[in-house]
Parts: sequence; structure tokens; C-alpha cells
Amino acid sequence: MSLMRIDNVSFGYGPGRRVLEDVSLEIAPGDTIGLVGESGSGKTTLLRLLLGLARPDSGRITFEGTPLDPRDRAFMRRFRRQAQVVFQDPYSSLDPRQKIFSIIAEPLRSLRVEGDHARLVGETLEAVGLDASAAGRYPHQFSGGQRQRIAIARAIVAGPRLLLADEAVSALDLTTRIRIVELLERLSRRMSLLFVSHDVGVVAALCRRIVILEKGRIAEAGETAAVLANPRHPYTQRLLASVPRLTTKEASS
Ligand SMILES: Nc1ncnc2c1ncn2[C@@H]1O[C@H](COP(=O)(O)OP(=O)(O)OP(=O)(O)O)[C@@H](O)[C@H]1O
Repeated sequence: MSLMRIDNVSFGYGPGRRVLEDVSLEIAPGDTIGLVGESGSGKTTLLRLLLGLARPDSGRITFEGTPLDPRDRAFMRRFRRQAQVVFQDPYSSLDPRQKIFSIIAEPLRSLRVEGDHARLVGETLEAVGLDASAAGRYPHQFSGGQRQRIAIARAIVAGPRLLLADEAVSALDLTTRIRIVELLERLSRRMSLLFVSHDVGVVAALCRRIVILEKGRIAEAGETAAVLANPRHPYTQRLLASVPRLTTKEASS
């Protein structure tokens, strides 16, 4: 069974222009999918719908076969434990007044996860490449890349099956970006990953499948290597032509 499905979803922020039009997408357990498109193509909007933060005007979104319904609080709490998100900006996404322990443990508290939170936070910090002692410090004591590791730790601490990443490496310098992509690659071996990006190169390095969004519609989708080797849609061809050199998985490892 698929982990998450979007069937024929359309959405607009108000009457008038549609932001997403007849979008269908299936996320299987273990999938790594790159969602690519120019600014304004609707990537973040699709992510918001997937998280249940907005509801489609038409079509259906299901998680493990159950339709997402923000009014069903018990289901949404179970769903939030299974699907977590990392945003672009590691500076604004962490509360500067809270210690790292409190930031990472927040989903454990709000999702009422049982168990030893201190142990879980320590293990998760180590899983993202930070020392467990980081728990006692504040966000300003860390670099941008380290903050993004902290944001990733908060997203994975409750053991989600799906990680959604919205431009999660775009704000980082090149070396840090490669390290965080490597971390996401490692994590993707134990959870599904939907990686939203305008950077085809990073998607080529990280994602087995690629979905290309153009003005709210899926222009092309398939195995990343096949789509990039033989782009059929003119939009994909243009997008690829604008990428001077792709960073392939081999080249970055
Ligand atoms: N809250 C909102 N209210 C009204 N329109 C919005 C809202 N959020 C986004 N839009 C519009 O919806 C369209 C899609 O925006 P969205 O942020 O989903 O695109 P995106 O592909 O993620 O872009 P970017 O790469 O720049 O983040 C844009 O035209 C945008 O102006």
C-alpha cells in the first residue's frame, strides 16, 4: 500500500486563479521523491496540502488509505507523528529562547510520545551528526548547517515514516549543503522523503524519483535518471538547460 496518495487535487487560495490543477502523486514506503519547479509553481502549496495545513478544493489526499481530515484530531495527531517537515531557514525555524533539548523534544511532548525523552533526544542528536551535549545549548551557539541538523533532529525524533523537506538545503553554503544532503540521504534509508527544491542538481544527487511541477500542473514525472537523461516535456528541457552541470550521486560522494 502507498504511504501517501494525492489524487486529482486542485487548489486555489481564493476564487479565481488555481495554484494547483489536477495533481496526482503517490509516495510509497522507502521512496525518495524530488519535487522540482520554478518559483511560484506551487511546491510549497502542495506541501501544505500534504501536511493537512490546507484542504484541496477538489480531489483526495490519503495517508495509509485514510483521507486527511484536519477536523479528526485523533487521526491528525497520529498522522503528525508519521509525517514531519523541515523548512528552508534554520535561523527562523528554531525558537532562540529555547534550549536545543526543549526544541527537539517539542514533538515528543505535543504528540504525547511515551518513553525517555532525554534518551531519545540524545540519540537523535547523534543520528544527525551532533554531540548529545548540544542539548544544553541555545540556537545562537550553532552555525547554519548545525541549526539545520537540529531542525532535522526535531523532525525525526518521533520516528516519522515520511520526511518532507521544503528547500531544506537552499539557504546553506555549498560545502554545508553537500553535508546536509548526505545526512538526508542516510535518513532516507529508513523513511520516505519528499524533497522540495528548485535545484535539479541536488535532486539528482538525492532522489530516486522526480516530479516536475509547472504552473501548478505536473509537467513530467518518473525515475530521476530516466527523466534527466531524456526529458520529454519542453519545460523539463528548459529547466535542465538552465542547470550548467548536474551534481550526480557519484560526483558528490
Ligand atoms: N497564502 C497565500 N495567499 C495567496 N496566494 C498565495 C499564498 N501562498 C502562495 N500563493 C501563491 O501561490 C502560488 C504558488 O506559490 P508556492 O509558494 O506554492 O510556490 P513555490 O513553487 O513553492 O515557490 P517558491 O519556490 O518561490 O517557494 C504563487 O503564485 C503564490 O503567489
